[in-house]
Amino acid sequence: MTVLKQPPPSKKAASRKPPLTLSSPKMVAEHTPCTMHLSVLPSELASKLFYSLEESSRDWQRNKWWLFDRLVESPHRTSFFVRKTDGINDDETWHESARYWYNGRKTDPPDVFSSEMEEACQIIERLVTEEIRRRPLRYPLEWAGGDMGSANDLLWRANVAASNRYEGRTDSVGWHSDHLTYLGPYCTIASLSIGTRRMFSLREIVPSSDAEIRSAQTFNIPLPHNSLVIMHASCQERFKHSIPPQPAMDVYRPTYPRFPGGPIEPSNCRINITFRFYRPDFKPLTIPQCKCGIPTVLRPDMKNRNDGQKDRYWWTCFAGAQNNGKSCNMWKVLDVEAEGRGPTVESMQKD
Ligand SMILES: O=C(O)CCC(=O)C(=O)O
Ligand SMILES: [Fe+2]
Repeated sequence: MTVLKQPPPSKKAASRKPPLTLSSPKMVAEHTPCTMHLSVLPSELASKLFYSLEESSRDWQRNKWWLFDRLVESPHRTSFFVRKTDGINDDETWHESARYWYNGRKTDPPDVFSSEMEEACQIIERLVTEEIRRRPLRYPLEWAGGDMGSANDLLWRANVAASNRYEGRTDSVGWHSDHLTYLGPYCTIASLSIGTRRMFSLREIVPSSDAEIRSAQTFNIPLPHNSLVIMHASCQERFKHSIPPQPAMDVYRPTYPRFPGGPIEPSNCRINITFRFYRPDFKPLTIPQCKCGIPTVLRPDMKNRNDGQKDRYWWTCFAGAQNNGKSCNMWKVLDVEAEGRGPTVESMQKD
């Protein structure tokens, strides 16, 4: 007779919560490390920006990378811009970082901000600074350098921007958190949406230590034309984000015509500009290289995080994305002090 033994008790996962739509700035701030801001630019500037980027983005690239033994292509078009103003930003070594926006492919020097992007950026820098001042908590590894060029009452400046074009309802971007290679830990990213409304989804990565007591919830934020989402410090460490394909969508009707007296041209396109601050202490020449001889990428250890206090980050080989899927598998823990990075909030408090 066979005695059927009960299987050993397995670790129980906490039950799943249904997705929640966050339809107001108040709800976004309550549930996520983000803030949402509506009608951020004067509406004429938002229309101009839409028309100019809608046209230039028609031939932006689709990113390509190796996933195991398969070459895959991103389901949206993308482009990378550097800012050329103000002393802090005229450093051309940042051009090197553009290659890594395109998964390590050699690219021509990136475009510089257009006059409309520059105007939008200045408005957004003020808004981001106000929001950072309002936040109750600053994390130990956040950037605390004071050198913000001529505008030194700002706490955050953008020196690059990555832009995406989503056409129709099926262009999308999958779940990810942004590489921190040049942004450093606890970065702030300001993401402007223009054109048709799309859903932006966020989902927390629950640390292994909490997996039995709580489960992740997906938050869906509808982003209309001329809205800004600020992904504040800890968003890339705690949450993944995506723009999912959707079953239906609105058509966007710009408020102003492309040319005075011209027709209003409806569009099914959303353009997103993510304004980013690439930190001077994470410049391309300071990024560790792996055995394949190319710069590594910096990722947070999301599963074992400790909310600002003892978080770990890995420098990992990135060659696999381009090198027919072959990687040297190198990884190394980020050591802020030994690598001479900073000043950070923590290092300023010690002084
Ligand atoms: O289109 C968006 O809002 C998100 C884009 C994004 O996640 C990225 O550029 O890393
Ligand atoms: Fe992203």
